[in-house]
Amino acid sequence: MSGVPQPDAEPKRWDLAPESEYRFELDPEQSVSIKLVKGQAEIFGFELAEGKPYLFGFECKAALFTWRGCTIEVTGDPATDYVSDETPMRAYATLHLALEQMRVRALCAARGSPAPDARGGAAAGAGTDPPRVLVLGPEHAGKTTLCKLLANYTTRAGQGWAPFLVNVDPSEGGWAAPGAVSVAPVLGPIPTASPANPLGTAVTTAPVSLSANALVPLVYWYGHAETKRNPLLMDRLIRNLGENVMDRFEQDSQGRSSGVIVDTPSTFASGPSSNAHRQQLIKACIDAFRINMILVVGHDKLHVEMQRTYGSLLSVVKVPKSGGVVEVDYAYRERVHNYALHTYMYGQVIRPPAGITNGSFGGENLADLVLSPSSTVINFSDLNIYRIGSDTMAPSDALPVGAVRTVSEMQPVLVNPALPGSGLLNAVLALLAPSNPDENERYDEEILDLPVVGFLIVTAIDIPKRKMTILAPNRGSFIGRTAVAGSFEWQDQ
Ligand SMILES: Nc1ncnc2c1ncn2[C@@H]1O[C@H](COP(=O)(O)OP(=O)(O)OP(=O)(O)O)[C@@H](O)[C@H]1O
Repeated sequence: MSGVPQPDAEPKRWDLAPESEYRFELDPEQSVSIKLVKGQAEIFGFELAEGKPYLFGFECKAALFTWRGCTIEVTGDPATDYVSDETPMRAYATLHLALEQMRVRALCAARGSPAPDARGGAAAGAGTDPPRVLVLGPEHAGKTTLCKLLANYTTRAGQGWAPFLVNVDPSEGGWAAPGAVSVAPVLGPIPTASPANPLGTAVTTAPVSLSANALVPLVYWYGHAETKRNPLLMDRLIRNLGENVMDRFEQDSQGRSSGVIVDTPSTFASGPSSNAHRQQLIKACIDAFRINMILVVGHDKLHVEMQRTYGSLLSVVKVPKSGGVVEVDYAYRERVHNYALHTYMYGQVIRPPAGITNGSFGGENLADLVLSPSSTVINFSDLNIYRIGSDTMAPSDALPVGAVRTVSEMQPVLVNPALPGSGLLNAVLALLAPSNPDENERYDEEILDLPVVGFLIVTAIDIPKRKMTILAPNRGSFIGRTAVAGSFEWQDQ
């Protein structure tokens, strides 16, 4: 993080009573360090080690919660910070315990052993399905935070669980760039340190130095922030993610029993997108991940709607919203997209507050998280760049009556970088895995089903020489590769 030097800050001590939380919000260019001096503390389920300074930056907004009470030392001066003793953590912990019992029963059934119930006998009559949870809620309900907390508590249970965390919110991007949808098995608690990677760090962003708790996600590229822009494509990508998860479960009984947690965008819950799209995408998630529990965070009407639609098929549970969730605006989301792409290319670069020399970022050594991307000049013909559908895509039902779309929403259209209006300058491109080596297995829309192996940025286009400059996280040849552009752009500043 660059910017004006911060004045030397004296650490400030906070004594937190049991079951209270210290909430803080950072401004741009601010960073803080929090050290647990005494007691027990966690950030959205990620436990802090005593005596170790943890750094936070990039306008992070978060809360440090304690079950048993603690003393913390905060260095730096957050824009806002306060303590609250009103949290929904008991409800969240109860929910976690219920999911944990489902996991134990599922694993026992998979191994053919009797499942213990709370009283030590065999669980009579209880189902043996592991939890496959869909989290729904309006904007700023704390959906992502709840998903992370539930995943973190699961990994902390000491049973070797690795729940599959799914992110189908393309405006957030999960472990990849914004515009992506993804899934990863979570093996250890996910830290919260920057909104650039709210679900932890992926190995794809650190190809040379593997960070200790890095995740290996499977990523598909949607390319836009808004789900309403191309709901058909969203539907297909959700089903692709689901198919992969279910295939994996067939060979991995521990993973299968750990279950699935699906984080969704707020447009699934409300907002301007038409009801049909909303319902279609919720249904796609329920089918793809064989959802057996819907959690509705802080939205009575949606809870009733889900109860009516799905109540007879699966459990629909209302979950309280935390008063600490911060309402962020459009400009903040735009800045977070920039932070996410910068972090993808350059790693976690954060300047600790004055007086802190040994800070760690989510438990990782800062020096290990710095990356250096490479800039390569390539011929136009080296890389095949597509867009899915037309670039001025309006939903089919928004077209004038009688109008027919000339390019279908799902059609890959080759983009010619030589055309001045190609829109490729500064575009974020998703580099896809190679297509099927067997020509007979190929099909027209195969591009939609290929996972992403990395992201590239077009930083310059030279039309007379038919060359363009590509920024990529590491060196490599792009000859014959396929990439897909969306509506995200990024400029290295
Ligand atoms: N108890 C809390 N105290 C302080 N900040 C919090 C708390 N819970 C969540 N936050 C912060 O509030 C912001 C919004 O939370 P979150 O991203 O979980 O909401 P969401 O419902 O997923 O949002 P979206 O509308 O983007 O889908 C995040 O920056 C998160 O870290």
